[in-house]
Amino acid sequence: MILELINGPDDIKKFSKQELTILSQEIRDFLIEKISTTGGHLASNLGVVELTMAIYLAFDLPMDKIVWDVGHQSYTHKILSGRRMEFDELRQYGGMSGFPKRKESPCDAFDTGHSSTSISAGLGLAQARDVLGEGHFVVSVIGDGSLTGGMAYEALNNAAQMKKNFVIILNDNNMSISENVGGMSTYLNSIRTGNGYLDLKKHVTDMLSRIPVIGDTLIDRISRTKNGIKQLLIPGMLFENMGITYLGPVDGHNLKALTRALREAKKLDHAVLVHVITKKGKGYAPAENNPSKFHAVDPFDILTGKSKKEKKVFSYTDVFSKTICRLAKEDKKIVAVTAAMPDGTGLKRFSNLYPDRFFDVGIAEEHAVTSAAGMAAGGLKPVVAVYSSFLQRGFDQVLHDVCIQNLPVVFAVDRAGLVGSDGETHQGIFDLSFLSAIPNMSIFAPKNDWELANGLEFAFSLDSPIAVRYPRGEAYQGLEDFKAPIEYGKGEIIYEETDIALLAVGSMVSTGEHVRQKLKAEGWNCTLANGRFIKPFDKKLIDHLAKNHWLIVTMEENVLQGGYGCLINGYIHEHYPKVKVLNIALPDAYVEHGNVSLLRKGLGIDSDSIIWRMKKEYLDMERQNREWKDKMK
Ligand SMILES: Cc1ncc(C[n+]2csc(CCOP(=O)(O)OP(=O)(O)O)c2C)c(N)n1
Ligand SMILES: CC(=O)[C@@H](O)[C@H](O)COP(=O)(O)O
Ligand SMILES: [Mg+2]
Repeated sequence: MILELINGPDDIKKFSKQELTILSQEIRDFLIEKISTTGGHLASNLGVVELTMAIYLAFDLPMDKIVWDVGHQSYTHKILSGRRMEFDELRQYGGMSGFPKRKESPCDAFDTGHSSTSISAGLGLAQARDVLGEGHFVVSVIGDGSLTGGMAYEALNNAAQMKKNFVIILNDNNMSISENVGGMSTYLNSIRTGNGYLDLKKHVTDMLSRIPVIGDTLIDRISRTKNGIKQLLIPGMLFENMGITYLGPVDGHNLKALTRALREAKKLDHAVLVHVITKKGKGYAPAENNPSKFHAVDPFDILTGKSKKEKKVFSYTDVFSKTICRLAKEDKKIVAVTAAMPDGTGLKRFSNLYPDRFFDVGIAEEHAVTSAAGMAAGGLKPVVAVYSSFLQRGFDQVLHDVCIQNLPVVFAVDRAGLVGSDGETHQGIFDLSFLSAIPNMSIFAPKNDWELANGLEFAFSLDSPIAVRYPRGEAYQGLEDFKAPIEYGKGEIIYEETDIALLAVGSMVSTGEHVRQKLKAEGWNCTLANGRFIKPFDKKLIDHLAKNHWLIVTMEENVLQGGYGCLINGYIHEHYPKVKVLNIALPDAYVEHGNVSLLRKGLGIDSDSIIWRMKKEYLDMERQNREWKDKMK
């Protein structure tokens, strides 16, 4: 097998044309086999096999720097740089990441995960090279979906000023996770199909022919120049007019054409964009036929393409999806906004039912938030459905455009908490902190499916901004008998005892219930309270807990800094200095990829770790009491 001879970045350069063709097939077979077992991002990776091989043939890694936008398509790059043997542990706890990581390999020039950063990062690497007087090449590889993100345009605008070589590869597969959207996508499509050129050519010819006397002469003269009217209307004119040389479109599955185009690109002394046309899912029929489904997959059966997951769970996303459609049926002012995630956020159903009230803005979270603010100012009731980690992009827009004006925008913050195998870049563990810092913002976290549906209904009745945050995966259906009506800023007591109070929000209420049950079996009696609102938190509830318990255990799936525990600490320390508080939250650190249960254990927020920490707190308290009594003797 040729693949087995690849142990480092230069190895691919040894092979003949025929061997390289065999290698591309071996890589595809390898990817399908491995991802069918571990899960991961399949379709995008199958699409860039030849492109990645061409990059390795045309450039010298790790000296030359390649930046992969999002990084979900970097698996062939991982194979060619010598990480083939690590694919059995792909995206697993302690195993290889699904994204480029500088700490993983010198061939990973820049860490990615969120979209549309590659041109900025690549430009920065090229500028560092030039200031330091180095001579290597820098290449940014960006997809057509990622080219809908605002950062990419800021970077292109800046790249146009480059006085040295900087290569941008546009990997255009005419897809984001779902169908790509917007004007740039239409423009690329016109280049891909050639229609834009033909239409424009006809348009210009018609226009010139209407100029009296000299019109026909002009057409004749231009037609006799080397490329005729094409010279005026080359594909990629938009980039050319900005000052970025456009090469392409190139067939992204033709290794020879790709390598030639990249070698041409290296010769230029400024920024150059190589437009490569690929097929998402290439070489595996189920993925070619349904690239959205095979964008990110759980383990699957190779023959049928069917998921091996035993049963499809009813997720919080499903609850959101159904509830928002029900609410929108009753209230015609409800509109929904997504930044390129109609499937992931569950808004697909809404888009089918209410296409005129649905807005997919591309991978543009900042714009999603501000356009929703505009809609709210215009009298609508927008919901922005967004993953927690991607909302980080829209922080200033939430603050500056929504909250200062106190506009009624509902943020449906999905994937809040640990998400698992995507790792550091995707964990939704900061939203409580960054949202709670913003005046006028309210934050609600449901304990179960019922509370999410009712919390959303409540959110639309509020005339100010509110975030409803819920985790990835299965919706908790326990504690279903506890349905205290949702009131603004009010929590609920689920079980009332004395001594110790477990005060949890969101996903941690179910963990709190496990802790309570386990400790009850050991003879401890704990109160279990559901905070519901992180902001404003329920002061009366905290007063009640503080007056009746010696220990309050706050529980959240968010970093401690600025989160729920921090807010409660401030209040208790000020008003009840003798009451102890134990904060169960995530540390001031990034959390790597892995199975969520393993991560929870490792981070000390699973029920056993919490019990251990509570017992330690109890022993400390007893020791302090003993020491105090001894002193008083
Ligand atoms: C800021 C941000 N928002 C959303 C996403 C989710 N996301 C990951 S890949 C992707 C589509 C990217 O499309 P494209 O760049 O064309 O790559 P392709 O998947 O087609 O290979 C999206 C929306 C993200 N990673 N980052
Ligand atoms: C690369 C990326 O950002 C998305 O593909 C993400 O991995 C999807 O995550 P979910 O599987 O949680 O929808
Ligand atoms: Mg794409």
